[in-house]
Amino acid sequence: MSTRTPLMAGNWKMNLNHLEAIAHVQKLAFALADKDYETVEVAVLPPFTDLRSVQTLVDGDKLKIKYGAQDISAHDSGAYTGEISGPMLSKLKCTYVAVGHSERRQYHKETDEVCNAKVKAAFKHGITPILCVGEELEVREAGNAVAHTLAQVEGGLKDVPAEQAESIVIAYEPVWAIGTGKVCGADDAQQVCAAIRGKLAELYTQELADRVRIQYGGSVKSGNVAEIMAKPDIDGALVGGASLDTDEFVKIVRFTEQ
Ligand SMILES: O=C(CO)COP(=O)(O)O
Repeated sequence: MSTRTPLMAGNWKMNLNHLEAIAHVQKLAFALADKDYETVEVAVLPPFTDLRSVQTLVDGDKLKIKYGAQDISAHDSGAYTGEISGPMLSKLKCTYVAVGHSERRQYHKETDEVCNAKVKAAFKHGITPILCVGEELEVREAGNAVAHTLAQVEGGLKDVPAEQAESIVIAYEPVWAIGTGKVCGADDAQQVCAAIRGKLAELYTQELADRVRIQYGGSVKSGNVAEIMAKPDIDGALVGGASLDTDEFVKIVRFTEQ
């Protein structure tokens, strides 16, 4: 296990309305009331429509759970129907925002250039981007998983200064392991995450690379999280389906207690 504070984050995707969000976060906070949040950071990424409710709850009850959005516009304001901007998210005190999730790359054709603009928009408004990267099955089978993923890291960080890059979170999410129940072997995940750290050292410095948190995402469950988190270059998990089940997510967050 690494010395960086693990970030265990739940990406709810397009699930849970704002009332369900309130119930879910309350239950989570209650179940984690004794947790030392200095040793593990817990975050949820609800849909946009839930964020105000989650913010009110977290602020009102001084919860230690952090929250963020699943996407951000590259633009600050203007004629961009349906988009949500950095100023809007920072007004809601979002700590994090996912950028370039594979579902955005796949269904909304987000390129590395778009992801790069979104990473910059997040930093501009004081929100920490969780840059999602990872290869499709064909790419892995062709032996190009590492090269493909590193190109996404480099593209997402183009012209991002070190003062900002040092606080980015990178989520390695092999596309073939998302929502499929096929978890990437812990050794394979470690190999790519170590390569990502190597790329950060090449783009910036080793010191900076050593500070950045790299999460693994893709079919993380309570039964496999400990093995994944035991790897030296994996500093957290980005959890999809299993984060919707409060009890299961609590077990994932409590991975050190298993
Ligand atoms: O996409 C993911 C998190 O962002 C992973 O989803 P699953 O945990 O459902 O595989």
